[in-house]
Formats: sequence, C-alpha cells, structure tokens
Amino acid sequence: MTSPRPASQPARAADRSLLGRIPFLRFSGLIPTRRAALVALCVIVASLADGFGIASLLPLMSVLGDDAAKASGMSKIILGALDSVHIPHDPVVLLGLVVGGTILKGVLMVLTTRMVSTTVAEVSAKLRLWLVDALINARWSYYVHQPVGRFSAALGAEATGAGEAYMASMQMLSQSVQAVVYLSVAALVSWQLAVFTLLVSAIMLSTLARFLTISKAMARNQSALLRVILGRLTDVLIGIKPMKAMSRQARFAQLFDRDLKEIKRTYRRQAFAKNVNKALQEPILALCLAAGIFVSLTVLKMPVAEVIVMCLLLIKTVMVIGKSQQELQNFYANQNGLITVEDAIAEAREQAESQRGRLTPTLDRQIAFEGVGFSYDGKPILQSIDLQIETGTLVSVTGSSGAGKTTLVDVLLGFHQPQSGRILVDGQPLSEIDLIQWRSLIGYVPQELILFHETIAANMTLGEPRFTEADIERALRAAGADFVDQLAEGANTVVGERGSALSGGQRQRIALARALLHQPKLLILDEATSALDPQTEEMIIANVLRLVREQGLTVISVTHHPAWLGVSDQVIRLSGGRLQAAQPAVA
Ligand SMILES: Nc1ncnc2c1ncn2[C@@H]1O[C@H](COP(=O)(O)OP(=O)(O)OP(=O)(O)O)[C@@H](O)[C@H]1O
Repeated sequence: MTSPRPASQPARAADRSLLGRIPFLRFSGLIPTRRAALVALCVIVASLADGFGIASLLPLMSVLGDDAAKASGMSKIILGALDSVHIPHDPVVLLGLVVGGTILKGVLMVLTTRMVSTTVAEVSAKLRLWLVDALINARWSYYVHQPVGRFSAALGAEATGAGEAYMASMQMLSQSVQAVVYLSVAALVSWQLAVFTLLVSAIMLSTLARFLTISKAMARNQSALLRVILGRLTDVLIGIKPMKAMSRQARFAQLFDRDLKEIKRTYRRQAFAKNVNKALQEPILALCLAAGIFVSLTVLKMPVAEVIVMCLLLIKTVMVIGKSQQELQNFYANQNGLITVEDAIAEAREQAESQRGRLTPTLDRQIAFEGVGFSYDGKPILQSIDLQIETGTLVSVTGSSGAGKTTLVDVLLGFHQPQSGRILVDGQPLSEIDLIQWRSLIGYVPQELILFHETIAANMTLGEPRFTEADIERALRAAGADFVDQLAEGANTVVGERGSALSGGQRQRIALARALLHQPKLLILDEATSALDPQTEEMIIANVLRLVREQGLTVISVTHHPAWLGVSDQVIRLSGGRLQAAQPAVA
C-alpha cells in the first residue's frame, strides 16, 4: 500500500471547475476516460432508441388516421420519410416496426443498466481504496488530529452516496438525451408544439427549483451531522468502560439524542422536497395540457388525431424533462458523499509521509543523535540531544512524565523530523534513509497498545503469510506468553475488541510477541512491561537480554522500572526535553 498516487487520480481543485459541476463530467477523474465515454455512449444510444420509440408511433397514427389527418403537414412529412426508405404504408408492417424497435430498446436498456451498475460499484470501491491508501500512507502527526469517526463515515455511507450520485448523473444524461429527441420530433411535427413544450417545461422546472435547493442543503447538513455522530460514537465506544464504571454515560446519550433529532429533521425535509417535486409535476403538466388542448381544438380547429399525437408528445417530453430534474435532485442528495470522500482523500494525500530517503539502512554499529531538537507548535520538547546507542546493547530511557521520552522514540522512528540536529544510523543520516526499510528493522511495543479483534496469531502476523507456526511459537516464548498454551484454542483464540478478552499483562506480552515475530534488529519498548507482575517482568527482561547478548539485538526501553534500569548497558535520563546524564555502554 505504499504506491504513489496514480496520475489518473483527481486533484481536489480540478473537480470543482465549471465542467466538474456538470453531473456526469464530475466523475471524469474517477473512471478511466475510455470507460466513462463508453458508458455515456451506451446511455445515449439506449436513450435515443427510447426517444425514437415515440417517433415510430407517428406513422402508425397517420396511416390509421382519417383523411384530414393524412392531409396534415405532420403526416405528409412522416409518410414522405417512409417512402424514401421504401417502407409501405401498411399498418401491420408499421406495427412490426414499433414492436421491433421497442424490443431493441429494451435489450439496449438492460445492457446499459448493467454497465452503469458495474461502474456505480466501481466508483464507491475506488474511492474507498484511495481513501484507505491515503490514510495508511499519511504521516503520524496527521492521525493525532483526526477524529476516527470522520473516516468511518467517509468509508461507509459517503462512498456509497458517491456511487449513487454517479447513477443519478447517468440517469440524468439519459433523460436529457430523450428530452432532446422528443423535442426534435415535436419540432418536426410543429414548431408551435416545440415552443409550447419548452414553455410548459420551463414553468414546471422554475416552480419546483426551490425543492432542489432544499435537497442540496439538507444533504450537506446530514453529511456534517453524521460525521459528528460517528466521530463521537467511535470515541465513546472506545472509552466506554470508565464512563460506565462511573455512571457518566448518560450525558453522551443526551448529546446523541440531540444530534439524531437534527438528522431526523433534515431527512424529513429532504424526503418531503423529493416527493413533493414528483407529486407536483403531474398537476402542473395537466393544467398546461388542458389549456393547450382547448386552444388547439376550439381556437386553431386542429384535427383530433393530430391533437392526440401532439398531446402524447408533449406529455412524454415534459415528463422526461421532469424526471431529469428529479435525477438532478438525486445527484445533489448524494454528491455530498463524493465531495466529502474526495476532500478526505486529498487532505490525507497532502499529509503523505515523505519518502525522500533512498539509502538502505544497516544498523550494524551505532545509532547517534547529534544536537537533536524538536518542538510541537513552537513548544520545545527535545533540546540539543546528543547520544550514542551501540548495537547489541540494552538502553533504558527514563525521566518524569512529559519529559519527552516517547517523542525521542517517535523521532527515531521517523514519525517526526527533528527541527535541528540529525540522527545517524551507522553514520548515515536518518533523513536520507528509506523509512519503510528502516522501520522494517524495528520491533515496537507502544505505551497504549491496541490489539485487533482477531486471533492471537493474526494479531502477531498482521495478516502476513510469510510467518509460520514455528515463528509464532518462538515469538510467544520470547515474550513470556506461555499463558497462550493454557487457552482452549491456543494462538487461534480471538482476543475480543481491542484485546478486551485478555488481561492487561497478557495483552502486553502478545504485543511484545508481535514486535519480536519478524526478528527485528532494533526493539523499542515504550513502558512495555508496566502491566506485568515483577516475576513475569523479570522473565521477559531475561528473555530480551538473551536476545541482546546472543543475537546482537539492540533494545531501547522507555521505562521507570528499576528491573530494566538495573540490567541496562546505558541509562538515558531526560528532564524537560534535555539529556540529564548518559552512562556509557558497558563493555
Ligand atoms: N501530538 C502532540 N502535540 C502537541 N504536544 C504533544 C503531542 N504529543 C506530546 N506532546 C507534548 O510533548 C511533551 C512530551 O510528551 P512525551 O509523550 O514525549 O512525554 P513522555 O516523557 O513520554 O511522558 P510519559 O512518561 O507521561 O509518557 C508533553 O508535554 C506532551 O504534552
């Protein structure tokens, strides 16, 4: 998942251009151009076929109509067109043409729907993939400031909404093409009919436009509210235990209640706007139609057959334009998902971890900090740190809470770039080393360790198939996790949500086994044995020390525990971000 962004992937600004505001062009960066063009072409062809269905009824009406109808301008044009392609004026032949055309249209529609549905699924899947990829490759400091729920919302409902928006844009394209065909046929029949149809459509669209605006606004509100709720829910569920223990969860339920009521209100308004739009289209059309029929029959004295065909055309055209407006409403209701996911992707990509280093790390001799300084938002955390860590030694980092111990480790992991000084690994600047390769040499147990809702084995291998059962067994032994043998399912025991089916000390040992599984050259332990009883801690220290002495493992242990400090080759003491005293490594 470390691949750079493919060139075809969209930049945020490009999609907000004028062209990007046209619904079906909005997806140009998401779907390969050729495929997008093919889908659009199929939609257009199927819609043309659908549009010409109505035109094919006209010759039939003319042939079946009375003499007055045959003598009208409309019929002359149609019958003349039939003569030019040598189609006899026979009702049976014409009926056959209508049926054949309808079947062809049906087949085209099915094929097109299939292609559009596949692309809808692809749009959602691709957005999810890009988002996951961007998140995984973002720098550590980015995660620190992000509510997790934001990404849950983007990966779930919002990515699905983006697919729905694509579907709506294609439907809209289809209805628009049909509208153009119907209008052209109407113009062929009579220019007055085409003008009247446009007039009726304009009345309908402008009357109902405000419901479109409501849909758009409500969709935006829903999206923002859902993000807040999901973010809060994720936080609450992660930290529910102390809240329940102190009976302080009620306040959160009240907050959810307020947000959920607000969401309910936006959904109600959106559903109303959508359905009222649909419901009002027909009465508006009926009123205009009644007026048109009255004028045609009584004032213009047009033949009845011709008025029927014209009414049919007008109804079809206006309905298709109305449907196109409904699809635009659907697009607005869902495009927020697209915008939100694209924004999340673009933002995470802007925070992508720099991969500038090209050097291959070795770690055979020494890690050196030379005048390393680091600040958070201008607040100095590490100041002029100078130290050497020889390979094959055990080094403890100690100091009061907030002294900068974890930050020191984070800088060594390449999570933060020092603002002054440099770190050298076997004489090579860390800033020039390939960070992916560097971290693959490291085993790391963090202070706030998290196990996944998986088996013990899966928590150790993290899904990598290269590890064997023997590897898992070896790492469990080294981590002092003998308790796994007592479990009915052994390493196949599921550890529960964030490892809650295990004790704190058991979780720490699984996390240590995970860190040892790939036989790292550098093991970093951040308070990794804080939850263990003294006997278990001593046993783990002995195991780690054996790896140091026998296999040349380098260990940095952030700790306050005397058991670690007593056996360390070097103790680094931090106070207020400065090195207090460093004891040289024991020979
Ligand atoms: N992401 C952050 N943004 C801003 N300040 C931070 C951030 N992370 C840590 N700090 C600050 O940096 C200082 C050092 O934190 P650090 O976690 O390195 O201390 P520590 O010595 O490991 O403490 P402890 O022993 O309590 O874990 C603290 O004052 C902390 O508030």
